[in-house]
Amino acid sequence: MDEQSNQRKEQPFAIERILDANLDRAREGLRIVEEWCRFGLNDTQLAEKCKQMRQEIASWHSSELRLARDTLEDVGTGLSHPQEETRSSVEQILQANLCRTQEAMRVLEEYGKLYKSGMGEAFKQMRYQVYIMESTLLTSRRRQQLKDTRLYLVTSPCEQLFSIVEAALKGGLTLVQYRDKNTDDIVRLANAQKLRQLCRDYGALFIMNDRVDLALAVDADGVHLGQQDLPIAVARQILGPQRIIGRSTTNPQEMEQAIAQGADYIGVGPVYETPTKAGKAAAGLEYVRHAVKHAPIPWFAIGGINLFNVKDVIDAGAERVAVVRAIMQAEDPTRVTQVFLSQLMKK
Ligand SMILES: Cc1ncc(COP(=O)(O)OP(=O)(O)O)c(N)n1
Ligand SMILES: Cc1nc(C(=O)O)sc1CCOP(=O)(O)O
Ligand SMILES: [Mg+2]
Repeated sequence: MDEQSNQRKEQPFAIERILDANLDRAREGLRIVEEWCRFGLNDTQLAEKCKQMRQEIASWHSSELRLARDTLEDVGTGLSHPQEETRSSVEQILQANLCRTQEAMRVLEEYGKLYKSGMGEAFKQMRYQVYIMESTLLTSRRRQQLKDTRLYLVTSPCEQLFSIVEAALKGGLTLVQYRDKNTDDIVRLANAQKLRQLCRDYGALFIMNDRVDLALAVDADGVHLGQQDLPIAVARQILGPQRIIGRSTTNPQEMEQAIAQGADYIGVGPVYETPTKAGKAAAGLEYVRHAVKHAPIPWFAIGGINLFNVKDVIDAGAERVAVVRAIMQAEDPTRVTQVFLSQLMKK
């Protein structure tokens, strides 16, 4: 048989084989997600949802479909995507497997219509449920990582921007904000893209300072907004519920407002006067003590914090700190990050 006629010839049980392969694919993808919900997030509700869906998928996997399987003849067996080998974070694994599950369900929806009444509709409904789960999962994963973060690096413009950030990530940093007030947008966009990727490679969150548009453009985990930046409600409308929104606060009233407006975290400072934010009066350790009592969301003490005074900030009650110069100007950013983290983890 020549190659052309081979391509055109419809194989026996083609529909059954498509359904068989995609039922397996959808179940496998869900299983991988389920394991993270159960052991990684300790979220029994989400884990149970995955399990229910796997059981529903299994109920469509009849012996007739299994019998149609012919692995040796399947030209797709053994094909793998190069990215499968390079996933470097749980987020990437989850996203790849949710995507794989959704694709398989879309195939089951279309070909299922030709096979059994109700199958197309059943997989359409399940696919929507997976979309909702994706949104919930991503949101809770980001929020959990934010909660677990103790040290936040806010960058300042410099030639070694990427190597410093990478060095800090190597030291265990889990949250980076790209802050660059005076660069052309075209450069800012490229830098943000590169930092975003770097953070992804190390499993860290990436936040864009000031700019909601750039946050979206580079698929940042969120944005940081000061009192003079966009209102939180407007940013939320643009960014949706999944992304993190941080707000700077300098006094109890700003803190109360930021919390009421739905900020995911707040900056609390400046604890000490700092040339990085020249002209802003220190709010002091008194304001840190106020945050301990009144901030129900994650908060970061910021402003003039370094390895010499961080103990005072911790003793005032801070569990999380944000720094610019202490890391950006450090001789050994990895080591400084490690020392900060060891101080902050003692609590
Ligand atoms: C974590 C964190 N806290 C506070 C700020 C300051 O934000 P803002 O007041 O908008 O000032 P600029 O950083 O935009 O100059 C921050 N960036 N990060
Ligand atoms: C960007 C920023 N915001 C602050 C605030 O209090 O809102 S203090 C600050 C700068 C912090 O820089 P450094 O760690 O070099 O002192
Ligand atoms: Mg700002």
